[in-house]
Amino acid sequence: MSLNQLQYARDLDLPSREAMLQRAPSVQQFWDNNTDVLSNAWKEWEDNNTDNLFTLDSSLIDKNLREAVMQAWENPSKELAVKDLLKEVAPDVFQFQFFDPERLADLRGYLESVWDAQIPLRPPYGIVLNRRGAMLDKRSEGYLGAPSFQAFYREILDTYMRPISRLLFPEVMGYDTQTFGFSIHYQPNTDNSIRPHTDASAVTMNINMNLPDEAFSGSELDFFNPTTHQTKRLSFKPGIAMLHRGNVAHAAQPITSGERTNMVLWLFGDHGRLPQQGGERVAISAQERWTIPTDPQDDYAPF
Ligand SMILES: O=C(O)CCC(=O)C(=O)O
Ligand SMILES: [Fe+2]
Repeated sequence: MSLNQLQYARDLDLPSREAMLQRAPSVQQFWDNNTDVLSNAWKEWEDNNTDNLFTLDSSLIDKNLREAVMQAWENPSKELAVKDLLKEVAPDVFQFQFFDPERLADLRGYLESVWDAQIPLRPPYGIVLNRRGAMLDKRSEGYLGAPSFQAFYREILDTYMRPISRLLFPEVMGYDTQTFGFSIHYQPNTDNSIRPHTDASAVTMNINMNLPDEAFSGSELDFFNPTTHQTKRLSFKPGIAMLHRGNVAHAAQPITSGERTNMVLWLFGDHGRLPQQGGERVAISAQERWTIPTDPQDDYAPF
């Protein structure tokens, strides 16, 4: 690796917001042409900053959740202690403390340093383009390629999200081999809401990263119940995760003051496969749930 990859990456001209929104071929070319440069730049950036970057590890995760999950990995028959921490707040929508609010400043500090690295990052442009968000999974162009972040991201998905999802929604088993993730940031005058939609995931875990003193108003998530036609409106608190099947329609209300920062994680099957709606439910054992699939990560990206 030549030592100036970081500078080279910083000097690249990012495609315009308009070109990104229009999915212009030049945008795809930009990321394709620079995949290796960007990956090397993230490594170089991390090597240069080992002394002043926060260490991302499981100590950022809520202690009760961490301990229950660790016990379940040691002895899957103890998984009910994990389930006891998950609260059903709308039909098939579960909420629980994921990050320790007191430690979120460290995670956010890390993400601020990532922003300050000035390495091109591809903002999420799924339904809308979220300007101050980033793609988190290696399958996505312009993803946050810092090796220490990637290790932490993988731990969240493999150690926590997948077995918890299987505990709540057994039919996702086998449709949870592939991972996807992005961060989003809302503020009143730019990106402030997201219209009703479903996710192209088997299951979604959406975690709030606001600091305890970062208040906001509005920006609730609405979950639509197709059977009762009722809407459940839910608010995030620092470190809280909401976990739901991808096919549950949801929307974010406009944020009216403050800012909200979230990390959104998806699981789906190889090549984007999703469980059949109303498909047959095969019982799976606790032993099977607390495992990590050996399927290689493919390069299918939903957006
Ligand atoms: O506003 C949120 O936290 C939800 C975002 C969302 O549903 C999505 O990006 O798919
Ligand atoms: Fe969504």
